[in-house]
Amino acid sequence: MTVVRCENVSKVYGNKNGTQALTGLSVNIKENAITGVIGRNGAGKTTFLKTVAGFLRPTQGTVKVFAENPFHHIKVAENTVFIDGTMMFPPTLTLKDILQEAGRFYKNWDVQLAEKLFSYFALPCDKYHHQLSKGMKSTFHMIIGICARSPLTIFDEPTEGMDSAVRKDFYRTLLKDYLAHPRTILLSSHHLNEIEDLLEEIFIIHQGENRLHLPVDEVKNYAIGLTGEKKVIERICKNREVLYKREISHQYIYVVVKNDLSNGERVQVEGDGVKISAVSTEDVFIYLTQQKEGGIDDVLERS
Ligand SMILES: Nc1ncnc2c1ncn2[C@@H]1O[C@H](COP(=O)(O)OP(=O)(O)OP(=O)(O)O)[C@@H](O)[C@H]1O
Repeated sequence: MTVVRCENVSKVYGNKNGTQALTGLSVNIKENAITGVIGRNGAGKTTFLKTVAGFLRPTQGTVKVFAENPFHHIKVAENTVFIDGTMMFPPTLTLKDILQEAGRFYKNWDVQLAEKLFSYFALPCDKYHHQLSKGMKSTFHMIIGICARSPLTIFDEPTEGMDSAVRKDFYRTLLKDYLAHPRTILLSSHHLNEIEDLLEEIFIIHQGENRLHLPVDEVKNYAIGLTGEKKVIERICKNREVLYKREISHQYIYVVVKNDLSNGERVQVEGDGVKISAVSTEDVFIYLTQQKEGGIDDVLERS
């Protein structure tokens, strides 16, 4: 089943000459799966997630969450938790009070798990939210996001400021709790290699558009690297989309192309002395979202 449906969604901040954050974006998000929402800085991830959560109204297009228009919709709000670095809490409540009170907002709230995690991460019970460091705030928000067990759980860059040990613990906790209590999770991050093992689907947003949305296994096989003599590689690439190109020497070149070679073509290519190599999901993401074919190397070589 599909929990989130976006059709041709655009979002412009301000008046019609304002910033276009989403441009005709269409995507369907599967129920009970963890989807990574990946994109460069300013790609539109937060705008997309806030639109899905019902905090922002799209300028154009249709958004349906649990089959409803999510903008300020009570059913969507009741079934969604949105975690990001800007969360605010009543200033008179201590952290412990907030954990106790959270059950009033989240119908599946697991207070025991919240207390266990709170103690494991050594958060100070009697402190107030505004007294926490950046990493501690993120850890506290993460506990809320997990223990709320909302049918739609949205984490927008949840690990800001967390050290690497806490990040690992967070991913492990999220995965274990998700396996015990499946729900639809959207997780945006700049660290694709770190969260890849957690994800079932990868949704890449680039310049406000859906650049790629596939199961992780398909992204792992999305592209291949070819290293060989320029003339041979140029022939192979003739009618192919080249995602990345780097000269190795005067004679040799490395390119990344979509992995659509038939078995016969692979044998032929290898027979021509070309080395075929795998391309990581992180690199697929970088190549699909870079402005220049050769990346930073191109810029440095020209300077
Ligand atoms: N409140 C706002 N008013 C005007 N423009 C905005 C606003 N929020 C975001 N934008 C613009 O919309 C575009 C998309 O921003 P968004 O925050 O959705 O991207 P992002 O992918 O989450 O970025 P990052 O990874 O850097 O957090 C950017 O050009 C940004 O400058």
